[in-house]
Amino acid sequence: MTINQSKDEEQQRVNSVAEKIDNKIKRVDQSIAQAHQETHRIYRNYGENTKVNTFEVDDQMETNASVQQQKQLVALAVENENILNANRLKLENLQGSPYFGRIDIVEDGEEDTLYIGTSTLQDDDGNFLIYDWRAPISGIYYNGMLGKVHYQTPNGKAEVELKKKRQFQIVKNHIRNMFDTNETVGDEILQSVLSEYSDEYLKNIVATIQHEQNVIIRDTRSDVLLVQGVAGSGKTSAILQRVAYLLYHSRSTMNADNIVLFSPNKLFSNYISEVLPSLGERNMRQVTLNEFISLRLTGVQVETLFERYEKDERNLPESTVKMRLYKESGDFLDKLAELEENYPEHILHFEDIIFEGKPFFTKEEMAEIYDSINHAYHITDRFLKTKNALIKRLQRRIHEDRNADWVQAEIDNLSDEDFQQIITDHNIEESTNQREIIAEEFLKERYAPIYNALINNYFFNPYKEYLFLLNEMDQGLVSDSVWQTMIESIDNNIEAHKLNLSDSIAILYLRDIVTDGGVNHSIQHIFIDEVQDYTMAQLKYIAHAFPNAKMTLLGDRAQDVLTSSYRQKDLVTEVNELFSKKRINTITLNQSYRSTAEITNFATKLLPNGEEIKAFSRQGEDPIIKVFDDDNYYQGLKETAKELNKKYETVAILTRNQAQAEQIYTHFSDESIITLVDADFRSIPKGILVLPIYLAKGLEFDAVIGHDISAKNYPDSRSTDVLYTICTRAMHSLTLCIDGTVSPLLSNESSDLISEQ
Ligand SMILES: Nc1ncnc2c1ncn2[C@@H]1O[C@H](COP(=O)(O)OP(=O)(O)OP(=O)(O)O)[C@@H](O)[C@H]1O
Repeated sequence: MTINQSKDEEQQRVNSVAEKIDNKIKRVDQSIAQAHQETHRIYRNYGENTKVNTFEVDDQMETNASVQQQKQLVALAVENENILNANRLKLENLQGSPYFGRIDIVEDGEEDTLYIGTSTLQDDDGNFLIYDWRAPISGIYYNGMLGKVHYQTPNGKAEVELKKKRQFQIVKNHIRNMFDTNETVGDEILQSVLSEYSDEYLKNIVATIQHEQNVIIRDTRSDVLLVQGVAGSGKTSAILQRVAYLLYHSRSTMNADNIVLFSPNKLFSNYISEVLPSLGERNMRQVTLNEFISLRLTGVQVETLFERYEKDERNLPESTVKMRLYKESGDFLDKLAELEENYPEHILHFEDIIFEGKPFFTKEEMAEIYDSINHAYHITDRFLKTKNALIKRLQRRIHEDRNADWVQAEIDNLSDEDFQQIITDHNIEESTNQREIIAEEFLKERYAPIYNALINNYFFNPYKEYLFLLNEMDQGLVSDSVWQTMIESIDNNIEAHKLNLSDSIAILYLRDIVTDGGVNHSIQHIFIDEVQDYTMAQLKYIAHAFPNAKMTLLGDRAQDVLTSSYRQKDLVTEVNELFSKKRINTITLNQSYRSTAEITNFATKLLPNGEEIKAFSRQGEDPIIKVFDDDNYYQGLKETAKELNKKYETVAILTRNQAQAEQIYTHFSDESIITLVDADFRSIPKGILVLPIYLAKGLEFDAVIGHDISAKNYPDSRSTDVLYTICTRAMHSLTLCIDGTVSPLLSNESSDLISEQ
């Protein structure tokens, strides 16, 4: 059969599947409309039922039961609608491009042909028209070469013979490309996908997942999966495909709420938000490191990584570097815990619990209880015993105060309704001491803030405790006076409700180990993108906060924009040391997909070990280095951006820091053609943008202009990571503009690329 004949046949099959999908969508729409009506009807009923007389106790109980029943009905109806909507989304995703792969296999002597797409589709007789890409048998498509291959089934490994592997590119139900291949995914289709222009959102890569990416996506064994991947190697894409894969395989025990992704910034969260829905899945929870810390340390303003980077750019004395490196190590957290245990005589720093303007429990009272508990116990046990003793004292107070005159007077003043409400809320039966029980319940409500303060450990002051331990620490890094100055500066910051990044993690950890808190057992997977921005102390804390979670860490040591000014150790080595007791798997991705070969090759020359990076064979234009003299720099930059914008929808001018971005923006201010992007932006507009590099982390643009890559702005190798990250954000076009003398970092680049303006 010629390839054209088979293309005709394949096209007919696409047409027939497309028709079935359309019909299914119509039917699902009808079911959704019906389900919606049903939910509406139940809601109405629910509203009417809750209006029933609630005054008489008997009626009240009857109403309660009926309300419970109605609530369940509403929940069921809503769930039914959700399932139907999820089904519709899956069908919508298949519409226009129902599948991308086909495998022909022989299993136990029987031939079979399977088509692979983003989700499973069966016809009305239960025959599989499309297999989900995550089904065990679909693994063959991504992994297997023709011949004998294996795949995992619930009963163990199965062997089949793979006779044919075919790839499709189907657009609007029309086969645009079709290839038979022996590779994972042949280059032709990948070429075509990669030559497209950038979009506001990252796309799923399900049709073109590469072999080494597939290993990341399907790894279910490792406790810690560490990926060192060069810029544009598909780390972020692999994370999202992996989330979809894990959700499919643990459907009954895990949902999207059991997964947390630590993302670099808000722009990034929006940028990746379409991938999982396009695979028929809900997005996982997302949080930036700063949000995560701030949620746990309410009431203090924690410095962001970006703020710190901006400060670091100005000055970073050697002693600061030493102290910071120490405080950012995993060992520092261990040291705090060890010190705490080494001082049994020391009394924790407690705080008064203030109620209605007066101390209800004083710190002296707490200290006395704490001190009275056997010093041989662990700090955590002593703390918990103190807490329990305080809760008991509160209960005793409630019991004692119930007959107090002021309580009785308050109860007398309660309206009938409020009185009745207490009875129903607490199911208080009629009896001789009913009034006393009511008084106790009334007091419990009144003293609830005290109880909350106890339960939430607000009576422990981790800030002061931390300062105490720092004072006790035998550090040997810097002189005592420098160390003391550092402690005083933290103290002053705390007074002003501010905290720097390294101290915040230490304080959180200290609070958790003393109070036995801060741990979330329900999270099963943690993903951290741009892990090179994280310190080992932060990773250790995250692992401690989510003890049941497997971790997937993805980063690039060469894109260490935020900490390269002082960090010395290699990311992969550090992470391997930190998690040496866990099952850790380190994977390296060297193939870059984002940029044209010209841009990737240009960027790799900036790095000392750049030769290991492989460019994808997509050809484009050479990068351009434009040198201006001082007088016409901004004019030249402006003209360059405008010119590029005629060809490319997004042109990003990337700077070292916020101040430079603002400066450029001012020079453009006579024309409203440029957007200054800041940390609060949630999406990336089209047109000419200007932003500091740290906000562009993880993102990509059709055309990039690097701002002022001069010897003054990029003087030495400490700026390599920043420049490398800037260059690798470009997909199709890269221009570096220079005000004055060219940076020495560009000395390896060919002089043909440089043009004096
Ligand atoms: N297998 C693939 N098929 C198609 N496109 C791919 C594939 N892998 C990566 N890409 C594309 O390459 C680009 C870079 O991918 P991604 O952002 O996931 O890389 P990254 O490693 O996270 O990059 P960086 O570290 O530089 O931010 C994206 O446009 C992505 O769609």
